[in-house]
Amino acid sequence: MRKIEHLGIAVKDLKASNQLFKKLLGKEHYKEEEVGGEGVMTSFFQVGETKIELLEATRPDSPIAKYLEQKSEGIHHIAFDVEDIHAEVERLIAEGFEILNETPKAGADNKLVVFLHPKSTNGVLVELCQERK
Ligand SMILES: CC[C@H](C(=O)O)C(=O)SCCNC(=O)CCNC(=O)[C@H](O)C(C)(C)COP(=O)(O)OP(=O)(O)OC[C@H]1O[C@@H](n2cnc3c(N)ncnc32)[C@H](O)[C@@H]1OP(=O)(O)O
Ligand SMILES: [Co+2]
Repeated sequence: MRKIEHLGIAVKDLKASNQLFKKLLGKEHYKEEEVGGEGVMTSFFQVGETKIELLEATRPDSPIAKYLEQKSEGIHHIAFDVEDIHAEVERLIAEGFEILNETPKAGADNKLVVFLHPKSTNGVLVELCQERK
């Protein structure tokens, strides 16, 4: 794990949350990007070497929609930047972590991503991100 790539925050209204985080961080988001496979619209703010990723559900069956049915808005996941996502998956499986998708899938911001089940990580949803070459 090289650094925290982003903190994912589940929000109900991306437009309103973009304005809120613009006030909080004193800067605009640098992009919005839909990830169809996850049923989310994302918005990214750069904060030093890490990012804030705001996530709004675009479909009722989105993980974000389900999360917001059960919990209030807030930190949804922590993402780590990794050099070699396949090697990290192998390492973490050997360490006994439950990987939700062993085959990396397309993420936002030009990443390949994998998720670990929160029950393996003290209740924190963890995402691994590798820059797509
Ligand atoms: C990839 C695009 C973008 C990017 O960065 O590029 C994203 O980050 S997209 C983010 C949205 N996508 C995902 O979250 C994919 C991975 N998530 C999942 O597969 C599910 O959400 C899962 C498995 C974490 C939970 O699924 P589900 O809610 O259907 O399962 P349960 O209801 O059985 O919950 C099991 C257990 O997990 C707890 N839970 C659920 N969500 C979270 C969370 N975000 N953080 C921590 N814990 C979570 C839930 O409360 C249950 O706990 P329990 O004690 O058993 O009640
Ligand atoms: Co994410």
